[in-house]
Order: sequence, then structure tokens, then C-alpha cells
Amino acid sequence: MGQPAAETSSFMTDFLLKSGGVAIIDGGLATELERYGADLNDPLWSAKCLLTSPHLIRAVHLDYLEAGADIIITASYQATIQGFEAKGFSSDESESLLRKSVEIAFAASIGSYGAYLADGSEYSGNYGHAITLENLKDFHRRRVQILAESGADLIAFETIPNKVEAQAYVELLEEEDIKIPAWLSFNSKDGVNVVSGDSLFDCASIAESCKNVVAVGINCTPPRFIHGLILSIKKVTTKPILIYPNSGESYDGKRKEWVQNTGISDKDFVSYVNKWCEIGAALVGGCCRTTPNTIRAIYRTLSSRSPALSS
Ligand SMILES: C[S+](C)CC[C@H](N)C(=O)O
Ligand SMILES: N[C@@H](CCS)C(=O)O
Ligand SMILES: [Zn+2]
Repeated sequence: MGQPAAETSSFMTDFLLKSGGVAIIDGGLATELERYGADLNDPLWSAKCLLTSPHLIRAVHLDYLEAGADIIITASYQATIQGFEAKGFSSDESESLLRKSVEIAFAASIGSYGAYLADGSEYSGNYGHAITLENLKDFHRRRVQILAESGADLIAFETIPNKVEAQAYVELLEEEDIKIPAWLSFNSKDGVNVVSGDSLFDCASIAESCKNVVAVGINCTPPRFIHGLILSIKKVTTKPILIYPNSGESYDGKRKEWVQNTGISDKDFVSYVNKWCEIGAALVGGCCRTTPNTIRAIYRTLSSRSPALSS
């Protein structure tokens, strides 16, 4: 088991100091690609743009930087070697495409096995008994290696739906002696457990046990659940807590569509942000269906916090 370098363990605390205590993560990537006209109805979902329209990925990353984001998450959420090979690319070509996502941005996204299934399974976390810890490690291993050596600053394990996949990630970080830091971010649909029904306490404890993990939190979850989830995570972790909720809308995985009028406005989203930071969130941004306007509003609300709150 490799010892993480000293700079890995202080990576996030140093970064948070430079960002004034709270860092801003970007917003929904796929959401914005669609707004620019990309058709993501494809097994590769947002990763399809690595093939067809990298200029759009660049444009969305720039929009988020301009809106005030400190951390930009790559288009590799659903970029898997297995997924590219299913399209007819060779393994070398698939690995190049994965690296390309990081030429464009900095926190290398790894979506779950459920994302690869491309049927919204990252919102159920139900992989069946046939999928074991070892299967999941084998599935993710090469992608983790490539992204860790791609020049990314951090690996963002996002939208983790269950405990076994969290365990697979931390074991991979150790087995592969990964030299860059990582965060683990779970999703919930009841405000108590992660989406599979596994205990958030157990999942966050797995993240806590890994030295390479520099932050733990929640993404792609309705804003109304976040307050309680932060309080639960705080019981387990001393690491910085990250929060990047979705707009609160529901996703229909079969139709691959968001259900209209089920979410909240940017104004309502942002009304929660100071409270999340007061109770312990150190990194805040948005996930699906949030936009540069959401991030701009987060930036403004955090900039206007009183010094007492930001200390
Ligand atoms: C976070 S969900 C909206 C991701 C979408 C899914 N993996 C798909 O392929 O449609
Ligand atoms: N980083 C991904 C997360 C999907 S849950 C995106 O914003 O599209
Ligand atoms: Zn999301």
C-alpha cells in the first residue's frame, strides 16, 4: 500500500485556504452541453462530445470559470474504455479519448458503473448480485490509472450510488498507488441513505478511511436533502465536505429525460448555500440541471458572506 505524498494530504486544505475558506465547484456539464445543442441520447452520454464536439466542452468549462467556479470537472463521467470500445474504437484510441477529457479541464470525473450502463442506474445503485467488488475494481482500474496520470489535479468520483463501489474506489486508489488526490461524492434520494439504500454513514466511513481522499460529500441530489446529509457526514469525517446538488428535478432513466417542473429555481437553490457552509460544507457547486447562472449566484452569495461566517 503506497503512502500518499505529503502534498496530497494537504492538497485540499491548502486549496481551500487560497479560495478564502470555501471553494466553488462548477455546475451541470451535460445539462449545458445540451443547451448548446448537443444530442446526448447515446450510451456515452456527455462523453459523446469528446468525439463529436470538444469545442462545446471547452465552451462550457469556460462559461463556468467565467461564472466564478474554482473547480472544473471533466467530461469523463461516462467516458469509459469499455464504452468507447463498444463504438468500435481500439483500446489505444479509447485511452487517448479519456486523456483528452483532461486536456480540457482539471478534476477528472469518474462516474459509476451505473452511469456506464446508461439507463440511469446511478440513481438506483442496484447492480444485482452478479456484480462483485472485484468486478467493479476491474471495470474501473484502467480508467483510474489513465486519469491519474493525465495531468488532472484530482480524481472526482461522482454520483456514487452504493457502498461496494465506494469500497472499490478506495481499494483501487491504494492498490494502484495513485499519486493524485481524490474526492468521493455520493447521491441520495431520501435525504438519509445513499440511493441504493446503503447507509451514508458506512459510505462516508469508507471515504474517511482512505488517506488519498481529500474531501467527501454529496452530488446530484435534491437541494432540500442536503442540510441533513451534511450533518450525517460530519459525524464520520474530518475531511472537507463537498456539496453539489442537482436542481431537484427527477430523471426518467428509461426515457433519458428530466421530468419538467419538478425542480427549484436558482434563487431557491442559492437560498440554502450560506446555511450549508455554516454547518460545514467547504466546497459548493451544482450538478445536473444547474447552469452557469446557478454558479454565478453561488459565487455572489458567498462573496457577500460576512467575515464572521467565512472564518
Ligand atoms: C446523472 S444521470 C442524468 C446520467 C445519465 C445516464 N448515465 C445516461 O446515460 O443517460
Ligand atoms: N459531472 C457530471 C455529473 C453527472 S451526475 C455532469 O455534470 O454532467
Ligand atoms: Zn448530476
